[in-house]
Amino acid sequence: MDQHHATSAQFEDGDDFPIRVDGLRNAFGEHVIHEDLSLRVRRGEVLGVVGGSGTGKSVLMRSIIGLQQPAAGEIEVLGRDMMADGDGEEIDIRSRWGVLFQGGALFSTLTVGENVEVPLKQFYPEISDELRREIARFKVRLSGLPDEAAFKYPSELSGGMKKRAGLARALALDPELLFLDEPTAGLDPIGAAAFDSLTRELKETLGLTVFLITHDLDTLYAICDRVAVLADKKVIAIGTIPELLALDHPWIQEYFNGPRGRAALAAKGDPEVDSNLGDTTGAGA
Ligand SMILES: Nc1ncnc2c1ncn2[C@@H]1O[C@H](COP(=O)(O)OP(=O)(O)OP(=O)(O)O)[C@@H](O)[C@H]1O
Repeated sequence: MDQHHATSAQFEDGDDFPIRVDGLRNAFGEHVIHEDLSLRVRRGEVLGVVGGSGTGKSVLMRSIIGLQQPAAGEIEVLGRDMMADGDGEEIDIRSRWGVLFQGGALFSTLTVGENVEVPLKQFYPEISDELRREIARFKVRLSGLPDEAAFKYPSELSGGMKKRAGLARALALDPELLFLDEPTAGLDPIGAAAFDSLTRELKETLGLTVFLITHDLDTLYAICDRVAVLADKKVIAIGTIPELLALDHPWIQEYFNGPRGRAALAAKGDPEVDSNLGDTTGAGA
């Protein structure tokens, strides 16, 4: 399969794409981060986003959720044109996604429960204090934290618990889309695997579409339906891991066929990927 083939698979007619990006350009002064970048995220998938450090994964996520004003391009999220001038509707759309930023971005002076209450207060001020607290407690539990974690401050939590607390806040408004920026960074392998399982389980039970930036190969193999590769200022390929492995791109081959990629594959033990890898090892690198 050539590169174009894998990339074009995202533009099938009739698919439902809650996130569409076309011709995106981002630059900071002379420093061009994205040029003519296009991407489609399918409803209900976990899309892993990978790329070398500084390739603009976080800037892409920030552009999609309206925290970064692109220089050019089109971005549509849940049918809304994110490049259009503000008309108040953008406030509504922000309640339909949840974001887990790198490091969790929790308010340190609020307890976990109070952190989860923040978006509820912001978007549904009419909810009673009691109901809001109850919803927050439910989200804390949904994120795999014990009930008492709701009363703790972020500084009292381990790294893994902080991530779960950030996840609880991201889920506060029952979002359709979940954005995760390196959710397993800094976690030990057991904690990372547990977080991956939780993400997959939540995606399946809540019907979420997940945009997941990661450097974690285990996460890619464990929970991603497709993977988008950022390089050369664009998404150079998108597809399942076997589809990507069939491409002859040096970065992709190095990434998936390097020692870490092979270890992650061995840990996953996926016969489909195994056989594909066998086909491409000699030809690819
Ligand atoms: N607000 C900003 N002002 C200037 N430059 C920025 C800004 N935000 C990001 N950049 C630059 O844009 C580039 C892409 O940054 P980004 O954080 O998106 O990379 P990334 O792919 O997420 O990297 P990493 O994997 O290391 O987290 C980097 O060179 C970064 O320095």
